[in-house]
Amino acid sequence: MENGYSSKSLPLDAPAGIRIRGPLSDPSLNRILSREALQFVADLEREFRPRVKFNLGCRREEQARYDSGELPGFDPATRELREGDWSCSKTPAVIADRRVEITGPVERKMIINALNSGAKVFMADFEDSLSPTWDNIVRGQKNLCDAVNRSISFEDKARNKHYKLNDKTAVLFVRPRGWHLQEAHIEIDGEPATGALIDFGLYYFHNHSSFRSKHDGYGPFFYLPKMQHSREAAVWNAVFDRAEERMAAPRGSIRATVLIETLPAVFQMHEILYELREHSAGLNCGRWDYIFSFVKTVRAHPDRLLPDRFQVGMTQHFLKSYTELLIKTCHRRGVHAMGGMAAQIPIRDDPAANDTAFELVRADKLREVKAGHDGTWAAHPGLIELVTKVFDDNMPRANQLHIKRDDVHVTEADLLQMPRGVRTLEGLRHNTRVGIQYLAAWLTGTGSVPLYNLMEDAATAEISRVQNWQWIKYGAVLDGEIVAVSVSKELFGRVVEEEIGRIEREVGKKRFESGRYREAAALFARQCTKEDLDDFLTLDAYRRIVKFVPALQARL
Ligand SMILES: CC(=O)SCCNC(=O)CCNC(=O)[C@H](O)C(C)(C)COP(=O)(O)OP(=O)(O)OC[C@H]1O[C@@H](n2cnc3c(N)ncnc32)[C@H](O)[C@@H]1OP(=O)(O)O
Ligand SMILES: O=CC(=O)O
Ligand SMILES: [Mg+2]
Repeated sequence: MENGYSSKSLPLDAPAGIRIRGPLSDPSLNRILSREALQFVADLEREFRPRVKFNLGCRREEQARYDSGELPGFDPATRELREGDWSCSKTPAVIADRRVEITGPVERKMIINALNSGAKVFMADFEDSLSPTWDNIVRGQKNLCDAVNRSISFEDKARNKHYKLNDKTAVLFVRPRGWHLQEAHIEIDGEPATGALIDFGLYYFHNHSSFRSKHDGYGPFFYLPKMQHSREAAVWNAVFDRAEERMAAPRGSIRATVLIETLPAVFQMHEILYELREHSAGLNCGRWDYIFSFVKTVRAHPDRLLPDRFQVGMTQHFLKSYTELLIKTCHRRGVHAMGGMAAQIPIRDDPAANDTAFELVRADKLREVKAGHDGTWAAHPGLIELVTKVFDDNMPRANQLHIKRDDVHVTEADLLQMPRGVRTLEGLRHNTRVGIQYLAAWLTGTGSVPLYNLMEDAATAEISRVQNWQWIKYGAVLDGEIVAVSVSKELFGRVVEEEIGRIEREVGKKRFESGRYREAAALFARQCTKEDLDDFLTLDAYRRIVKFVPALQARL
């Protein structure tokens, strides 16, 4: 026994070439990392790792082109595919009506609440809303197994509250991590595993048969995040083919909705659907990552500075164009076009502010349903009734696949048009205050938090980071100041110090001292002031949450 971890806490019979480097203090989790499950994910890793790495290399090459002045656009080489007549496989009946989907991290109590929420679908998240600590990842898999076999329960002893599933629950979708993230606690042939393949592989291995027996031969269902090109979708499709083949499942039983949430991907929507055509369950407008990606992609273009984050709303031309093109594309190919997440959540202690928040959500959902979306996301169980009503009142059928949107003619210029608005010191302050608090939560194991009455997760925090970076890098001139003020490292340094003070006053000294706020502030400040923008905030932050079994760490 060393530092509280027994060597028995590790699965000792991992197959050759696989090393589990994370501690498993709870023996009930061992089953998740059974020899057979590890063999399944290792086989996927060995087959697909080279393609994942190649694709990440392609991302770097494409970014280098954008950095030298090019802008993304439609690929002339795939024009025929975009213009040709083909359809994706028919959507299974069990997910024909997806009018409201709730999302949330793979946390035990939240899984039960989400499945019971009245939403049609629950997207259980290993991605934007989860801090990928080893414990969260393995425990999340266990929670999902228990949810799929309906044995999940939770006891809140402090509140004397017992949680269990209702008879009728939402259909479960799972979102694995993006291709860029590794799982450092599982090493395969001497290298960290690919996070996406671990999340997908463990979940599929443990749950595929329950799904198929329950849903007419279909499932499990997935959401696929942050892709930039159809070649990445082709890898997912090949992973699905291989998983189905290994488990003797019918081809096309796995279905996945791809989030269009990067700027390069909006020019690839037909191509992405084509690659996944037997496994597709449509596309979704991941608006928050999309805004983040917009800034990231044009990071070397000083004439493309975003206005304050609050002004980059869905009625801005570039976002409206993206959603309309997504609807038209999906409906042409016979699959769902899902809407995105409004950031407002219920505000318990302020009825007037709560009414305003609900009105904003209502307006956002009304815009989505009228545009032709087939369903949308909600961040909180308290919003399900409201969002369902907007869709019920405006979408009499199970979906709107019949609405073709032939009136939509979106060009590259539409998708690249800069949003209008002002840049303010308060915008810089808000980004900083939110970015630091979000990172502090993430470093302590929580990946989605309410901040200033809004849902914040990795995607919204990324907007704060890249917007600050962009303004500092190019010395954005702030609006509304009496004398001309441009953003500099010195000004930002003062803002960070002042905002740390404000955060300490707001959260209280005790919580501030016991949290990781100073570390988060240093990390956030470094990220915002780097000469070259990091691709993802979570790559830098992940190093700080990796926790190896001490004995193994000592040996390295
Ligand atoms: C950009 C994107 O990728 S969006 C998708 C990813 N992001 C998300 O999924 C965020 C999902 N939402 C959340 O995580 C949460 O709603 C938060 C963090 C924003 C707010 O959570 P809280 O502060 O716990 O909210 P609040 O205190 O009002 O919660 C009330 C109850 O609802 C539950 N709840 C809140 N949100 C959810 C949810 N999304 N799913 C399930 N249950 C939820 C809480 O657990 C709590 O349950 P209890 O009363 O049984 O204890
Ligand atoms: O994943 C969703 C997003 O908006 O980002
Ligand atoms: Mg996202």
